[in-house]
Amino acid sequence: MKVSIVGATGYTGEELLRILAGHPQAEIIHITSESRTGAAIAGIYPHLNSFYQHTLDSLQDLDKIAAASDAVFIGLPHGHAMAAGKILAEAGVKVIDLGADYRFRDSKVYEQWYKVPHVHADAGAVYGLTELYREQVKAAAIVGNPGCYTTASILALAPLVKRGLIELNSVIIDAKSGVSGAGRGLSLNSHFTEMFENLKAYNVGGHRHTPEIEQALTDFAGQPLTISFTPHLIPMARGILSTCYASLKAGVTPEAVDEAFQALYGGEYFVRLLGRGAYPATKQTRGSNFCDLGWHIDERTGRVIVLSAIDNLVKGAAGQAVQNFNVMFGLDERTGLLQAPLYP
Ligand SMILES: NC(=O)C1=CN([C@@H]2O[C@H](COP(=O)(O)OP(=O)(O)OC[C@H]3O[C@@H](n4cnc5c(N)ncnc54)[C@H](OP(=O)(O)O)[C@@H]3O)[C@@H](O)[C@H]2O)C=CC1
Ligand SMILES: CC(=O)N[C@@H](CCC(=O)OP(=O)(O)O)C(=O)O
Repeated sequence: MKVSIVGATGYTGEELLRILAGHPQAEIIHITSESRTGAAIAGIYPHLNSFYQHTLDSLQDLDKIAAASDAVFIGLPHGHAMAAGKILAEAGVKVIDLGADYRFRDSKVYEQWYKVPHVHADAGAVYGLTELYREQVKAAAIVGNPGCYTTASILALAPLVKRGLIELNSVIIDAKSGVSGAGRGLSLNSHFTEMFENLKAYNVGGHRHTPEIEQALTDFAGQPLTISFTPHLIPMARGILSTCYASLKAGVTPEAVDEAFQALYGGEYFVRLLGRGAYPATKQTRGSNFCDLGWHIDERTGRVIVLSAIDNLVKGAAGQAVQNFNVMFGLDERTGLLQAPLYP
C-alpha cells in the first residue's frame, strides 16, 4: 500500500514514521510540513536517518499526494484536518485523521467544543477505537482516530457500561499524561522548568475529550450519560494512566466485573487484562500498542476503580492509526505493531 503522512513533523507523525518503518505492506510516498517544506525528514528526526530519505512536501501538494497514495494519515492540529480530508476523500483515498475533526457523529457537538465550523460534516467518518468499532472501521473511507485520554478511558469503562454494571452518571475519570501529549510545539506549560518536578491538573470540568468519552460510552450504555474528567500533566515524555471510578449497581459481584472484561476483551491482542487487583503502569506499555487494564472493587464504598495504561503516542495515536489502517485494508491487525514495550 502506498501511504502518505500530512503533518509528518509532529510527534504523532514521527511515531507513524517509526512504526511504518517496520510495516511490510506500507510504503511511505509523501510526507508534509508547512514550516519545513523542502527539508529532509532525517534532518529533523535524525533517529530515522537510515529509514527515510524523503524530503517534505506541503499541503499545496495535496492533489499530487492524493494521486500517489492509497491511504493518507493526517497529523495536523484539530481544525486543520477537515479541509485536507475532504480533498483526499473526494479523490478516493482512505483517510485516517489522528486529530479530533472526524471523531464526532454530530458535527454540532464538535463545533460547540472546538469552536470552529465543520467543513466536512457529511464525511460519514467512523470513530476508530478499533476494539470497539472494528466492523465499522473495516468499511470506513475516513476514520477519526480517538484521542489519547479517550482511548485509555473508554477501553477501561466500556465493559462495565455495556453490561449495565455501574450507575451511569457516577463515572469520574482522573488521568495523567506525559508531555508529548501536548505535541512538539513549544509552550510555557510544557517547558522544562514549568513541568519538571511538577504535577498539575488542567481544563477541569471542560476538557474537550469529555464529549468524546461520553459519545462512546453512550453507544455502549444505549442511553445518554455524563462523566467528570480531569486531565493532568506529569513530567515524563510519554504514557497515560487513567484511573476511572464508578458506583456499582446494587448486587453486582466482583466476578460479574471480571466476566465483563473477559467477555469484551478476552480475544483482543492489544488489550491486556492484568486482572482484578492488578496495577497497570505506563512503563509496561511504553513504545507499544498495548492497553493494560486492572480493576479493583472497593467493597466499603461500593465503587469499582479501573486502571488503564497506554502509550499516548502509540495506542493513543499512531499505533491505533496503523491498527485501523490494517483493518481498513484487510491486513492482520497486528502488522507493524508487534513491538514489545520498551522497559526500563
Ligand atoms: N501527541 C499526542 O499524544 C496525540 C496527538 N493527537 C492529535 O494528533 C494531531 C497531531 O498531534 P502532534 O503530532 O502531537 O502535534 P505536533 O504539534 O507535534 O505536530 C503538528 C503537525 O501539524 C503541523 N502544523 C502545525 N500547525 C499547522 C498549521 N497551522 N497548518 C498546517 N500544518 C500545521 C506541523 O507541521 P510544521 O510545524 O512542520 O509545519 C506538525 O507536522 C493533533 O490533532 C493532536 O491533537 C492525538 C492523540 C495523541
Ligand atoms: C498532555 C496534553 O496536552 N494532551 C492533549 C490531548 C492529546 C490528544 O489526544 O489530543 P487530541 O484530542 O487533540 O487528538 C490535551 O490535553 O489537549
